[in-house]
Amino acid sequence: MNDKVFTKPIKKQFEFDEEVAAVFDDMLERSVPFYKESQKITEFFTHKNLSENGLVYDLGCSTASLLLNIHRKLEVNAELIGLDNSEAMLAQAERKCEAFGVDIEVKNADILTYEYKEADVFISNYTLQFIRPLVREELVKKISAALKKEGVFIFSEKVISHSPKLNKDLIECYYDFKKTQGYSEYEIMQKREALENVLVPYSEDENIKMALNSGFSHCEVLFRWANFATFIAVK
Ligand SMILES: C[S@@+](CC[C@H](N)C(=O)[O-])C[C@H]1O[C@@H](n2cnc3c(N)ncnc32)[C@H](O)[C@@H]1O
Ligand SMILES: O=C(O)C(=O)C[C@]1(C(=O)O)C=C[C@@H](O)C=C1
Repeated sequence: MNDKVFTKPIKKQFEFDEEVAAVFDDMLERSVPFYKESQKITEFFTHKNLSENGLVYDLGCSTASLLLNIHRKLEVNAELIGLDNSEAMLAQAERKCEAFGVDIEVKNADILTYEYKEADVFISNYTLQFIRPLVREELVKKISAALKKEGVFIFSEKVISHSPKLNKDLIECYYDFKKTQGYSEYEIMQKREALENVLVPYSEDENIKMALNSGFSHCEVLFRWANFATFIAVK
């Protein structure tokens, strides 16, 4: 289904509710520059770091698109667990897993309080930015603590620049991208307002510092387009 969520006047802040979940795959493909590429690179580094009988968590798995792709190319026996706290997203995820006849566990859970088992890989694409800054680093510490030695955390985020001029231009560049994806100026501005104080992005440096502060020995960018980046952190 096509994303038309912001064609009408908004009445509330952005939420991962039924209206958003119903069009979410289209929304992401049209709102995240090189979304498919960032998925592919996430899949590649997941497979590289997954051992026999290993475990992968996808935090904020939404409709399970990424886990389904990972499952398709699995070469080892592994457990895939997706966590999300939106019932509407999980309903879409379950529908897709069932349609593909795939055994992926998707659970309704708060990623901040969930008790993680030891895992090879953690993924969290475009989700940390929705976690309150006050507790974001705590979550990354929890992830690092649950990873095996040399395990990896792959995460993607919208990023800001601390150079005011560059930041303004990055935002303009991104809005140009959204226009090429068929979003009107009105939809872009409505969504911008709805995301205010809900999506709180860090800079590339702040994300790397957060990972290094949280028990990771190394963190770098795997892919970046203007204000969107995919990171890998190694325990
Ligand atoms: C932008 S979406 C993630 C997109 C998805 N990872 C992808 O690449 O297609 C963010 C997701 O995180 C979920 N989420 C936000 N806060 C959460 C929390 N505290 N616990 C669990 N899920 C959360 C939302 O419900 C939403 O589905
Ligand atoms: O459309 C925007 O303005 C966005 O910031 C894109 C973005 C994201 O970065 O996560 C915001 C919310 C939706 O979950 C999908 C994509």
